Amino acid sequence: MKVTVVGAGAVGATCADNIARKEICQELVLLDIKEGLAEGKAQDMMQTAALLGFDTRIVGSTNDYSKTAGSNVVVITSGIPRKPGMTREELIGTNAGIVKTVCDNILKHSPEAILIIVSNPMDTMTQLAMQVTRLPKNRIIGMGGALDSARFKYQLSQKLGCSPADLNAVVVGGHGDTTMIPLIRHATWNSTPVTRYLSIHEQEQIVADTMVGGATLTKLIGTSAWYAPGAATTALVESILRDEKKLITCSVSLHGEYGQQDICLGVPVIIGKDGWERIVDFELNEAEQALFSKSADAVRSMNEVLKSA
Ligand SMILES: NC(=O)C1=CN([C@@H]2O[C@H](COP(=O)(O)OP(=O)(O)OC[C@H]3O[C@@H](n4cnc5c(N)ncnc54)[C@H](O)[C@@H]3O)[C@@H](O)[C@H]2O)C=CC1
Ligand SMILES: O=C([O-])CC(=O)C(=O)O
Repeated sequence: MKVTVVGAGAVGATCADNIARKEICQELVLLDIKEGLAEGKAQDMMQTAALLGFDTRIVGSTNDYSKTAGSNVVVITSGIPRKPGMTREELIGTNAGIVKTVCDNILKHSPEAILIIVSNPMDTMTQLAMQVTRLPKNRIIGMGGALDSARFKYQLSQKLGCSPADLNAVVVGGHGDTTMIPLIRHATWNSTPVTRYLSIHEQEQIVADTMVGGATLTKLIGTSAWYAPGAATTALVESILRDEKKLITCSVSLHGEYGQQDICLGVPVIIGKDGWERIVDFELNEAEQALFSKSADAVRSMNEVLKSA
């Protein structure tokens, strides 16, 4: 198996590092437009192999897409991150052009690849990837819900004083500060509803903190996060390459599911060797469905920009 990660910045390099350590593919190509960056990081990671004990072959490339040929999975992280005070949506002007160029180049050399879109604003970039590649919808996966759900579990675990691994908790909707929907009514701690252990105020605080999880880290760090984004992306790659059929929230093209048409938005999907294999219906109640529709409206209005792309 072969994986390419485009963008050797914070998220791309972290993702590549995780993938290499897990030995979920034989070859990993890291590509960046910045001269020498990907080669340097690839070499640095390869020099951890003797210490960490992995055999993944990591290759760096400065914009030479021939090295990515025959990739089974391609992760796209190229693009600018936000600075404190910015929204993800403000990145669209720069990142749309980058994601479009990258998709064109990738497909020339890996026509069978499954694409994972990370660059922000992620739901709109996923829609753009659908538009420019015209690939079957199951092969285009936007990464956001995996990360947001992990952050939701973190917030819950802090309040409950429990292990995040004992929690089931899912965030659906857009990957934006105001568009994501942490489904607290559905969240469980070893099969018991978390709402049983939390006051309404605590529940509201956890939901609010989850929604601004990315913005909070951006304010602290000065640029956006990479450890959890890299790990969440790796979980998707792993579920594809090992055909794990994990249930992970991803931004995928909806055609009637959750009441939406022709939009990429975060819903729970089964991830396996064919990409996202089916959408799971969580049976939202009226209030949750209203939030989902509102989230879709916001993402749809952002997608208007793509009409001129
Ligand atoms: N979907 C999600 O959950 C998350 C998305 N992100 C997004 O991921 C993107 C990357 O974030 P970071 O890695 O922190 O940024 P970064 O600035 O550290 O890395 C981005 C890399 O992309 C490269 N690049 C730019 N144009 C390129 C092109 N045409 N071809 C190849 N490489 C190119 C840059 O040279 C740079 O090395 C941002 O848009 C950020 O908002 C970040 C975290 C989570
Ligand atoms: O916050 C950002 O801009 C990056 C991102 O999408 C995240 O960490 O969730």
